[in-house]
Amino acid sequence: MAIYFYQLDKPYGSFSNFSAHGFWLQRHYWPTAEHYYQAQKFVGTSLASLSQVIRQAATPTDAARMGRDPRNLLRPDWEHIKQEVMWTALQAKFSAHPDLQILLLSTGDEWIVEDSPVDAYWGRGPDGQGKNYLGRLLMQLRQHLRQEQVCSRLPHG
Ligand SMILES: Nc1nc(O)c(N)c(N[C@@H]2O[C@H](COP(=O)(O)O)[C@@H](O)[C@H]2O)n1
Repeated sequence: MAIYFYQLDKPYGSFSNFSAHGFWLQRHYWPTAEHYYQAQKFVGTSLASLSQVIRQAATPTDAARMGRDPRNLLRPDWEHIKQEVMWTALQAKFSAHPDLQILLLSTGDEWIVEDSPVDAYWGRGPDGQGKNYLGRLLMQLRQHLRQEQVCSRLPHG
């Protein structure tokens, strides 16, 4: 049975980028993965200072609103690097929160799906046929964590 997540107060809500699981990355504290992801859209551009404003946004919803404002021009390579940015955010988030690692590993081999009714790129989208890249990255991270577990059990030569 697939595991669906989206709303923070529902099971697996902590898999959402909007969950309040902060982490340190690149010498800054990020209150949520969403803050980090949205801020990276403007790194290296004339709007670089907006990244810092986004990092300090009161809520992930505010961070997303600023990051999605069409008046703010994104870095030109954004489409090419956004999955890598998300991967970096997820690694940092889950590294900082061992309880989340345990929860992710507890999902076994189940398909993990961001049950977003609006986002057909990171989630399954309005018709359920979305690409679900956030769910895919979480499954990739789960595999990564499993391999780390195996390696840590190997005798050191
Ligand atoms: N809670 C929530 N609301 C939305 O409207 C969403 N699109 C999502 N999905 C998350 O939004 C982020 C992607 O944002 P961009 O569209 O690239 O600006 C990403 O964190 C998705 O998981 N969630």
